[in-house]
Amino acid sequence: MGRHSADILDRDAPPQHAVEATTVPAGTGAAGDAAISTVTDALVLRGLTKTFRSGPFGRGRTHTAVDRLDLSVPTGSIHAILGPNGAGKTTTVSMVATLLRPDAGEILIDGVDAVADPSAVRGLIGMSGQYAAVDGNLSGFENLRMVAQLYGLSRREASTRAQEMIDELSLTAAADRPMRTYSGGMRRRLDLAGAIINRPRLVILDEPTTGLDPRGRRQIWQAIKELTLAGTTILLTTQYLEEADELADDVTVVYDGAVHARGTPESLKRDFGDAALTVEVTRSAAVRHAPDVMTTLADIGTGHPEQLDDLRFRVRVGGGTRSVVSAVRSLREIDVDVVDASVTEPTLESVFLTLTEPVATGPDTEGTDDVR
Ligand SMILES: Nc1ncnc2c1ncn2[C@@H]1O[C@H](COP(=O)(O)OP(=O)(O)OP(=O)(O)O)[C@@H](O)[C@H]1O
Repeated sequence: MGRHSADILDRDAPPQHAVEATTVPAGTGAAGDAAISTVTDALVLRGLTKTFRSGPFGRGRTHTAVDRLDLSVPTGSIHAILGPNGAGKTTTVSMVATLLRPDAGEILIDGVDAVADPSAVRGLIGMSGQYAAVDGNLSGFENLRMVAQLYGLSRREASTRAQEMIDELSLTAAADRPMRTYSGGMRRRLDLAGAIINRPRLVILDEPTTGLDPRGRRQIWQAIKELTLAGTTILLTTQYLEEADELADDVTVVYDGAVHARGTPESLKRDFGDAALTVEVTRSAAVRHAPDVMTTLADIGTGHPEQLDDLRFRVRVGGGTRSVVSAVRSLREIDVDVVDASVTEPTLESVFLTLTEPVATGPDTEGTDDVR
């Protein structure tokens, strides 16, 4: 699978960070990628657009939830869509799952046109969130057997398939218990089992681990990784940056319905995630020179410095150890003794915050339902 640098797209009204970063004109980055995609891509989105109208009878103002989104996901890879609340993630995956009709654009799943022929692709996709609550009084096994029968398997085939799923998702010990007695993590695994029971080519996971404890989350991660070993492609939305970091081959950061940046977690961190420099100074220096320390760090860093406590100051920096050396040297020149200085590596979280800050608190649009 091709690894590439993070791209940031120059949209019509780019947020502040898009202007500062290396830009790729719209239509040559993501759209270009999509244009050269072949059928080796399990999923291709081209110019995907969805506009909602709010207010009674849909007569209110319009809101473009997904705006000309381009995306291609190579077969067998995991692609994460990240974005702040209201960025358009669920709307996007709902369109891919054929639950919502796009206003414009193309969705190709294994080369099949999902907009023109939704029923033709439904057998190719599985989506989480649909199966966990089929019937709480039935056992996990019985629930899965029922789902398999709904996919057209005979009772015998469905039993075999349900048992395979139970074993694969580590639910063997609880297989015969009523599902209402399952923990949140077990329900989520059962739901995942339901999403993959028909061996879909593309599995869509909308926030698959939200609300799970760390152990439950790790179990789901493991199950997701195993799926890709079998060649399944995963499209994932998540609010957990560490989840994207742990799982995703590629990440698309969406912002106000449009692709704002994309790349591997590593390339995004390298290109958009500033490291943080923390310096600790002596107490006398802190008392006498705190404003000068802030000014010096502002010169060295790439953001606004902050004072963490009486003695420690922090600022975002571009260059790793070089910034430590220049901080110590510059502070010494103004008679500030540094007790400790260190640089922490960028995280995907810092990338996310940097890229989505301007809209993180934007208003949401309430409105009409448009689910098929
Ligand atoms: N049925 C609908 N009618 C009107 N507006 C909608 C509808 N569904 C979504 N929206 C709006 O479209 C925008 C995108 O919503 P969406 O749920 O796709 O975002 P999201 O990125 O999944 O957010 P979250 O992380 O909060 O789930 C939001 O402004 C939302 O209010």
